[in-house]
Amino acid sequence: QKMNTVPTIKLNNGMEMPQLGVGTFLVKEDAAKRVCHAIQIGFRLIDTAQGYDNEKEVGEGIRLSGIDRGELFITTKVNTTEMRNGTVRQSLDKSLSDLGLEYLDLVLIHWPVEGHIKETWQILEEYVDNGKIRSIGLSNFNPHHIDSLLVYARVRPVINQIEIHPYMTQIDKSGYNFQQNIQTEAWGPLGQGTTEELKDPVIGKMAKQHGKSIAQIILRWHMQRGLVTIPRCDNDIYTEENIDIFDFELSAAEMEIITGLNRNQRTNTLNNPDNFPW
Ligand SMILES: NC(=O)C1=CN([C@@H]2O[C@H](COP(=O)(O)OP(=O)(O)OC[C@H]3O[C@@H](n4cnc5c(N)ncnc54)[C@H](OP(=O)(O)O)[C@@H]3O)[C@@H](O)[C@H]2O)C=CC1
Ligand SMILES: O=C1CO[C@H](CO)[C@@H](O)[C@@H]1O
Repeated sequence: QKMNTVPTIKLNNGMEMPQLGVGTFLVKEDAAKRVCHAIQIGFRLIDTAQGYDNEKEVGEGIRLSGIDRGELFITTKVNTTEMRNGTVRQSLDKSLSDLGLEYLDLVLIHWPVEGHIKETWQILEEYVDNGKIRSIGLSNFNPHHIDSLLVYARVRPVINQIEIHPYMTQIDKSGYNFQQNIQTEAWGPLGQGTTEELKDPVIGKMAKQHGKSIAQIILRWHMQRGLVTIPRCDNDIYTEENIDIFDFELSAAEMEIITGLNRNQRTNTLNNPDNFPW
C-alpha cells in the first residue's frame, strides 16, 4: 500500500481540516481495528457520533494507531435525545471520556431539533471557551435553520454536514453554506449502500477509462467540488481504495456529467431536514 497524503482545507476559524476522512456509522464490532487501520494508511479525519454507540471503540482505534493526537482531527455529534433531555453537557463529557480524548476537534449538532438549538449552541460555545472543543458546527441544517442560528452565534459554525452523493447533489444547499463561509461536508458520499450509485453505468464507464473504481470516481468528484467527505471504513480493502484518489483528476466535463446524474434521491426518506420545518 502506497502512502497517500490527504490535502487539508482551511476552516473559517483558521483550523486546517483534512478534506477526506472516514465515517463510522454502523462500524461497531471491529471499529477499533477498522479505525486503527484507516489511520495507519494515512487517514487523519475520523467522524463519529454519540448516536453511533461506538465512541469507546473509535477511541481505542485512535490509541492503537500510535499516531500523535495532534495530527488527528476527530469529530463527534450531539445526539437529538441529549438535546431534548437537557443533558448536552453530560453527553459531551461522556464523549470525551469514551473517546479517551482531552479535546475534540469538531462537534456538530446532529439534527436541527426545534426548540433546542440555541441552548445547545451556547453549551458548545462554552466548551470552545474551556478548550475541550476546538471548533463547532452543524449537521442537516437547511438555510433557514442556519440563518436563525447566525443571529445569536458568538462562535461561527465552521461546517454543515449534509447528505451528498451523485444522485443527491445538493448544489443549492452547498452553495448557501459557501456563501455563509461555512464548509460543506458530505455524509453518505457513496449513497450509504442503499442507492444504486456504485453500479451507475455512466460513472462505471468513467471508472474504466481512469483505471479506477466507481467509488474512487465518486470520491474524486466530492474532492473536486471542494467538499470534505467521510466514506465508511467498515472494510479495510475499501478503506485502502478510498484514500487512493489523489493520483488522477476528473475533467470539467466529467464533473458536470456526474453532477447531472442528480435525481434528489435520499438514501432514506426519514433523513430529511425538511422534517424540521421550524
Ligand atoms: N450527519 C448525519 O446525519 C450523517 C452522517 N453520516 C456520516 O457519514 C459517513 C459516511 O456515510 P455512510 O452512511 O457510512 O455511507 P457511505 O456513503 O460511506 O456508504 C457506505 C457503503 O458503501 C460501501 N463502500 C465503502 N467504500 C466502498 C468502495 N470503495 N467500494 C464499494 N463499496 C464501498 C460500504 O460497504 P461496507 O458495508 O462493506 O462497509 C457501505 O455499504 C458515516 O459513516 C457517518 O460518519 C452518515 C449518515 C448521516
Ligand atoms: O448519522 C446518521 C447515520 O445514518 C443514519 C441513517 O441514514 C442517519 O439517520 C443518521 O443521521
